[in-house]
Amino acid sequence: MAPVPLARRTGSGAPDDSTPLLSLRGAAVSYGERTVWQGLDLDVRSGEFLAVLGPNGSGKTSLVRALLGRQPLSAGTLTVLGRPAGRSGRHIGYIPQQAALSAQAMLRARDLVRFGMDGHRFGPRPRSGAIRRRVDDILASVGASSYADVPLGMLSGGERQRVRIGQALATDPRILLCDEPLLSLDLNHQRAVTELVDARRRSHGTGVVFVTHEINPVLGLVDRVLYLARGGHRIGTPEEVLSSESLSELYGTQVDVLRVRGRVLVVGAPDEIAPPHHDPAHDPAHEAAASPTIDGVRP
Ligand SMILES: Nc1ncnc2c1ncn2[C@@H]1O[C@H](COP(=O)(O)OP(=O)(O)OP(=O)(O)O)[C@@H](O)[C@H]1O
Repeated sequence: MAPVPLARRTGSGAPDDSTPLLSLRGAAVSYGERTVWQGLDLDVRSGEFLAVLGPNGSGKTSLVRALLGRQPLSAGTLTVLGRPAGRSGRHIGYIPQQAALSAQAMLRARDLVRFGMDGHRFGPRPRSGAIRRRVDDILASVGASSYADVPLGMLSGGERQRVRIGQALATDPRILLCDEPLLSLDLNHQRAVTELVDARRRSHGTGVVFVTHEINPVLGLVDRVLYLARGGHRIGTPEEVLSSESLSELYGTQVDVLRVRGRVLVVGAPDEIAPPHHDPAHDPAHEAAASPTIDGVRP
């Protein structure tokens, strides 16, 4: 696919482009009586980098599941490339959290990328030589060629995450949905993963939805932030959303946002309170979540 330049930016930091890749209108997710978030109006445009932040239990994973078509909205609409969303399809490349490997440990890196291609394929299969070349190209694009034939169980967390990015890119998606892809990676691997995602959006105009507890590794890349907390949300540029005023209003209590040496520190943000009847064992992805802070400091 020919490189697409980054969309022009408006004064608000959002790209100036026509059809949104993703569009939520009046969207809500509820589990039984409990509404996790509601009234969400959000467009993600070509080349945009949207960071999704919020404490544990604020509904980030629920948003990811909704965008993937695995969680029905309880209100509102979701369109992908202007059409009502079905089960996500090939337009959304999904990069998961580091997960337990058990079922995949014996697969080679190239098998995972190949599965990424096959997972959405309904028509006639391309010839195996063509598939192999495509898998090789993808692995090269994420810097994983040298371990293409190594079982995943023998790779480091950072190497595996490169392969998962390759798997997510296998369908040449218009949107990359990244669910805490930096968890348990060291700083060098965090940088490598964010650079790969950023390179893809710059070369192809891919929209990025990047769920993270930790804004600082991606702060320089982010166009807009969606911050979920306490059933409410804020959307805007990092400067607009990550301010003491905006977060204090969202949390309903005094929260201080400090900027120190180019890093954002959030001080005093309360933990999200999960409903007492909820059993966290329902969802392994939820269990895998890390600390609820954004470089935060508890009161
Ligand atoms: N399938 C489910 N059934 C009932 N409640 C659920 C279900 N999935 C999530 N919840 C609840 O909905 C709320 C939001 O959960 P979600 O996993 O989306 O939050 P999160 O922001 O991703 O949290 P974390 O940062 O801990 O991963 C939580 O209170 C959670 O316990």
